[in-house]
Amino acid sequence: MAAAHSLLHLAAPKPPAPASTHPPLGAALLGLLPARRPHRLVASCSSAHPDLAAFPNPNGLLVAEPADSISAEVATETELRENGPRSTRRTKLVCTVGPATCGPAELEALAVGGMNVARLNMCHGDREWHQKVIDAVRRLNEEKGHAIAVMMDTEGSEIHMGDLGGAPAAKAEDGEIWTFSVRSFEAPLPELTVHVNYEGFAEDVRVGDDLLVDGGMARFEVVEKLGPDVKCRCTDPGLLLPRANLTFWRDGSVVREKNAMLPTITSKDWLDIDFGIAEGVDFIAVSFVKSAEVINHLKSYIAARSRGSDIAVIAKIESIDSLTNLEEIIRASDGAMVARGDLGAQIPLEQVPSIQQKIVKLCRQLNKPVIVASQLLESMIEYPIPTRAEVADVSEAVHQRADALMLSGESAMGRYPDKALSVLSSVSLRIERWWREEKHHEALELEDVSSSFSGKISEEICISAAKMANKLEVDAVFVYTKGGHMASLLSRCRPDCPIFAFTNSTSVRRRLNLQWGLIPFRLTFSDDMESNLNRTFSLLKARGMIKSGDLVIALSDMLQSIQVMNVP
Ligand SMILES: Nc1ncnc2c1ncn2[C@@H]1O[C@H](COP(=O)(O)OP(=O)(O)OP(=O)(O)O)[C@@H](O)[C@H]1O
Ligand SMILES: CC(=O)C(=O)O
Ligand SMILES: [K+]
Ligand SMILES: [Mg+2]
Repeated sequence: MAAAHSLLHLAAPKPPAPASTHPPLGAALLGLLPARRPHRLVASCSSAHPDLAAFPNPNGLLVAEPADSISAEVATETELRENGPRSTRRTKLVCTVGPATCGPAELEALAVGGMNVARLNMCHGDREWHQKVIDAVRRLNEEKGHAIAVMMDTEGSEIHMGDLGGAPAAKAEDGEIWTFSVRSFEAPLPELTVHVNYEGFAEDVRVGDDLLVDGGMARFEVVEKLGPDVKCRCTDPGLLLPRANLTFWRDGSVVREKNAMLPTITSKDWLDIDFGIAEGVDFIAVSFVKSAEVINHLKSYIAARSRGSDIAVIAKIESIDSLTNLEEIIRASDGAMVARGDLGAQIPLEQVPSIQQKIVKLCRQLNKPVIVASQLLESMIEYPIPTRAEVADVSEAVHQRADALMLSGESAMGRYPDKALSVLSSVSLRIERWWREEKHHEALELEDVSSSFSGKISEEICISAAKMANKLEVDAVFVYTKGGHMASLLSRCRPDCPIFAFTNSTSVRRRLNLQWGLIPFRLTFSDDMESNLNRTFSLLKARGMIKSGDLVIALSDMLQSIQVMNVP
């Protein structure tokens, strides 16, 4: 029996506008409605296998589905059934797919291990390769009941070396004189020579500058400039990998001369982006963002080209310029990534942790999902267990309540992709639980993010609902959301219990996969909350994802209300 403990209701006359817009605010009134009568269960459960419930099309557009069905991600469904809502993992996991994980079996192992988002790095592989991976992810979603989102990560145009004429690596020894040249060479390259992709390189560097490969994997000192060639002496021996990143340093900081003018999105990137739009990827992560302008430009480009489906744009924070314009970049984007790999090559390493913390906090304030990326478990490229320091690093990111953690080389080309994913998963679970047990509710005061009054109401409702959820120790917060905004406002509050986000769009559902604490479900729902709740309870109960007596708080972005009830 449904016992509606209370119904705090912010009601308004039914708006004439589509249900996704908020009611006219002048008319909003706050009232306490009488307790509801017990629900009569009107929805019967679908006997369909979870697979049959989902009919996503490549663009994520809404397609007809059986009236009484709900699509839940199969790995999460198992977790819910076995351990209950409160022990589900809240931190989301992104895996870079590469040669080690592009096969169907390897990809499925990541899906089963809890990968929420598959990342494709456009620096590597050709479009045909990426196409195959996208198809494989789609198949897992359609045939195996997963809901993995796809993130395309652009190449961008920072300074890097060429591909070493096909050699897998080259060793630079102490004292050797190497030539870094902007000339193009026919393979094989002359000895001790590397090509540099940036035309202005020889002009910008000065004798005495330090040249760092991959942020310090090898180091050189510029000794002589000869037209297009720059002669450098190796001062820290190391391995040069194809296309390794190059930075040059003068008086303790990275030099940015004309390279500051390199385009953030190159012509190759635009072709990749067209490909991503055509494939209906869920996220585009933009490398080496320098300003909000490029994000706005890309967003209007996407809006003009991808009718119906919505691709979220993630700003990668990995350059000095992105730090200078941090807030406006994050405001313009749909999320951010702390790309510590390149960031650590552009600023002194000891500054990376505080900057990570600052970005995570800022994203939370601005209600944008944030991913902490690079070298989280670097040693697991080679070894089956992480170092203690790596576990501490992962713990810290979880502790900061970042939305997501990302694997790079560990899953792209490492020897133990599944083990690395399972370390991220188990460390997240442990730290999240510890945080809840110790009742470390942060004193973090969330600033207003909404500019409209209606938005402010949604925000306050979410903040109140999250507080109530913590105090009453509810099992889950349910949110019925068309575009996902109300779900993300709830996620921002980082409540103790998971947030079941019901949406009728497959693309919104996949996008919500990146956000902390959200368990996205695809469900066709109406404006009638009572019937939505009855149906949901019945469908989830039939699949063992909730049980009678569970305490639930329900919200919706159509009706700005908070309801507290036991599952009948
Ligand atoms: N699609 C791919 N094909 C081949 N190798 C890949 C692919 N994706 C990743 N890798 C390998 O995995 C490594 C780590 O992946 P990651 O995406 O972090 O690349 P990166 O070049 O280090 O980072 P970024 O370009 O994002 O700064 C790469 O250096 C590359 O060797
Ligand atoms: C992920 C990425 O691009 C970096 O860490 O540099
Ligand atoms: K990239
Ligand atoms: Mg990078």
